[in-house]
Amino acid sequence: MLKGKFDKSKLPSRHVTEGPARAPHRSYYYAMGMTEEEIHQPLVGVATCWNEAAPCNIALNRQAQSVKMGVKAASGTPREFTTITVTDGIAMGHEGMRSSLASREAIADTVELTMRGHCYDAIVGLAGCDKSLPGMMMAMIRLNVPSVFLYGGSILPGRAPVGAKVPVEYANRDLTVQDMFEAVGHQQNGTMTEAELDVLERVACPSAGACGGQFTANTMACVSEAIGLALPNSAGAPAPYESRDQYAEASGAAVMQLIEKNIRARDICTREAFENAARVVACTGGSTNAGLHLPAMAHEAGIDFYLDDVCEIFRDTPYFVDLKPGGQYVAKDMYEAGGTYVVMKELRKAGLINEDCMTATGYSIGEELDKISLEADGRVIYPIETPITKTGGVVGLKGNVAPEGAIVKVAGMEAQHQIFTGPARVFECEQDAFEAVQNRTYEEGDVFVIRNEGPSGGPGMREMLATTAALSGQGMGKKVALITDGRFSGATRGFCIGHVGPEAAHGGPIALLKDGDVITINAIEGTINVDLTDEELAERKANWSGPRENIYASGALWKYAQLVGETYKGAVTHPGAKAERHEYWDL
Ligand SMILES: CC(C)(O)[C@@H](O)C(=O)O
Ligand SMILES: [Mg+2]
Repeated sequence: MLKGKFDKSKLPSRHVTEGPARAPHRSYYYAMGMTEEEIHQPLVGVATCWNEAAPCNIALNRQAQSVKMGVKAASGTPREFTTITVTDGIAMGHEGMRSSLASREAIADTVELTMRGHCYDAIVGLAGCDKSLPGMMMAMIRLNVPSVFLYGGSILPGRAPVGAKVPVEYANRDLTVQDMFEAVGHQQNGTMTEAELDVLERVACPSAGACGGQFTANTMACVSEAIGLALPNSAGAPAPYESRDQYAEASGAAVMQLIEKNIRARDICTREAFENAARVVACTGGSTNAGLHLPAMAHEAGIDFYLDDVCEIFRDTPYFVDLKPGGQYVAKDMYEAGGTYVVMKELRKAGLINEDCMTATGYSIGEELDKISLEADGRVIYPIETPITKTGGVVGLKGNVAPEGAIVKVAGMEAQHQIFTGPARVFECEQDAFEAVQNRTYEEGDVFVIRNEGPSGGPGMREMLATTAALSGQGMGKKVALITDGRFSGATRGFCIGHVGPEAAHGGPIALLKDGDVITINAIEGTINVDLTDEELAERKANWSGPRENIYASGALWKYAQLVGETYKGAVTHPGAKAERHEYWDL
């Protein structure tokens, strides 16, 4: 039955809308007010992470309505659905954070199951927070259907009221949630009163949208454009801007074109596209979490693109976009300076972009870049010939502490602060470290070692902004170093090394460290070593008492701990799985 311009006999939704045996299925669609024409058009899942958990997600529902208009105008039938989120800003600093990375998998899985269960032909996915962006993109790549991603937009920057009593470094400048986490450190060491904290907490986050610096959500939003799943410039406008709705409508129209041309997520997300994405992370001083999310997304496409591969790209990418936390500006400034495509234009000048990669517009990255007339403004986006530093804002490390690798953000750090030697101060979990920070029971020069926080051993690989920001707020960001098998927020600054692998729960060397061991981290050379011989480490391993027992004896986090794979491969919950190319489409 061919009604309209799309041949349903070739689309997955034929299983739910065509032929006499599907009369019961159609009766459900009529129950929801759909017309005969709508039932026989392609069915497009419009997936959002809308909820009231956080400002990140609150504007997604509005934008989804515009996506639906775009789909309808192009002879498609949108079907909206939602999935969960866990918002790090609220999960931070307590047990709740263990649910964060696991939520990425839940988002990918629930979107996959909804799409499969109802045989939707294509997807437009909207997300606005750290894990929901990669989770949504993972589902698109896993299903390999025509897919368009749309970021929900960044939050607007906050500002202390004129004349309000706040510490001078908090007055007359843009504020983000990073400032609130660091304010906690100020309050702990007496450089901020509780009354000042109260003034700031009411103004730091003034609108809907995801955290405002080049933190994890904005980093992954840049990735969505650089990898080609999002329309050019669609990530830039802040969440409250109504101009976002035009991009939403265009995203709806674009997915219909992708159906027509049979362009699917894995035609876009090739190895070369992942390389483009990693370049953008490095040159913007993006979140270290990209070192997890890019391998996890690549895994969905059956591409081995591990932490090492990401770090290899970081190594020869100049850092030239001045964004917080390493630099000065917020996502709104980046948008006003032209956004991700202007950044990629600079990268192209140095031959650092794979131009042939396909995008959700149906045109290649190179063709899309040709349409961009704006040049680097020299303020937020520097010309690539005169970068802030010659190598990436994020670097990989390896050594006898981290044979499987580790990652650190060095954006904004002077070279002399990128080499650190000091005695280990070992903590068995993040809370213990936070307490030491709160009570100032640590010494300048210490190397904090926070272990048992890996994906499996945590479980959940907690992000540790509460601890790292408190250190920065105490003015100790450059005076101590911190290493962990857990991870960091995109807003973390200071010499903080995460993703140390193998994790303690798998018997990695981090499990064997003792107070006083001398650790040297050299981010210029990319090394992280403890002053112990192979024999000494082997002896400690032989006497090791084994992994700490999972504190969750049942439920989602127990299940997660059983399934999750290595950090350097993206900490996915189906580590050995093979990505079959046409599985969903051809069933
Ligand atoms: C709360 C933050 C700043 O959003 C953090 O979760 C991040 O990773 O960027
Ligand atoms: Mg985060």
